[in-house]
Amino acid sequence: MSAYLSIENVGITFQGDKGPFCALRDVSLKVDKGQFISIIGHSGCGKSTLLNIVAGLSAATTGGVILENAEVTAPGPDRAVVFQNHSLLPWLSVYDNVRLAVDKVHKARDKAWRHDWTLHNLSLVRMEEACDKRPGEISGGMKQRVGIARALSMEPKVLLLDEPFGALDALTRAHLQDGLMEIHQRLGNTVLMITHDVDEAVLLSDRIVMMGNGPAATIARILAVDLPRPRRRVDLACDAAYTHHRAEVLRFLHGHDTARDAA
Ligand SMILES: Nc1ncnc2c1ncn2[C@@H]1O[C@H](COP(=O)(O)OP(=O)(O)OP(=O)(O)O)[C@@H](O)[C@H]1O
Repeated sequence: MSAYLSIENVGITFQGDKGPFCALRDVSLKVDKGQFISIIGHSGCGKSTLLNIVAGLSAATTGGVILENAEVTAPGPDRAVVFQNHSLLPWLSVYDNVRLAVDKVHKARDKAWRHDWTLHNLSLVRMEEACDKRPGEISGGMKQRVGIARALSMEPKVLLLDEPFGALDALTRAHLQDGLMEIHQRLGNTVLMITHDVDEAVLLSDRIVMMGNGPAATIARILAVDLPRPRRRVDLACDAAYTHHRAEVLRFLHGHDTARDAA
């Protein structure tokens, strides 16, 4: 059976001022429906480039991406992206920022349905109370929540998150991670998330994809995180399996990858 999302031998070479630069080479990954995948690796290794290729924002030079048996050739509502810095329209209210996406993607539905759906998605991220506020009147964490509501409202096949909580303080970040885990548990979304945060990766993911350094970066190792769900950060803090997974990722990032060293 073919995978829900399949990244197949993806490579990309940029044409720069100093000549061609191969950022990624032979990146292959198969993702099942409903899986939560984190991508971790040093700065500049090509994580965003890979996510952009899956989003259809950049074209691979070699290989390609197949989503539910169809090749990705352009951006589309079946792959919603949430970036580190919110991309809300500042002149629209919280409600209208989500409604805009709902109107675009769910054209065939009547107005009452689109209104209810907008509110439903805002309530998933607990932002229904702030419907009338503009982005300039809410906090960074709230803006990210609206961005997530907007992405979810499109009912994408894959949710692509590029360091969605990277610009937030630790406490807000923890709240949003818990919220995302709850949503994932409820809706069963297929998620690809870039993060630099080892705890975030272990807490949220089914698998952690660790990328080696560029140029010509590729996947160095994939760690399966088989911790039972639902997961609670407080319970996991002293959990032996959690600590083990965390140590594996830290070792990889800091150059002492036992699996790689043994190979
Ligand atoms: N449009 C482009 N033209 C030329 N080089 C590019 C382009 N986009 C990315 N690169 C290069 O490709 C490499 C990978 O960049 P990318 O932004 O994907 O890394 P990253 O792992 O997401 O980094 P970070 O963790 O710092 O966000 C870098 O060396 C970058 O300079």
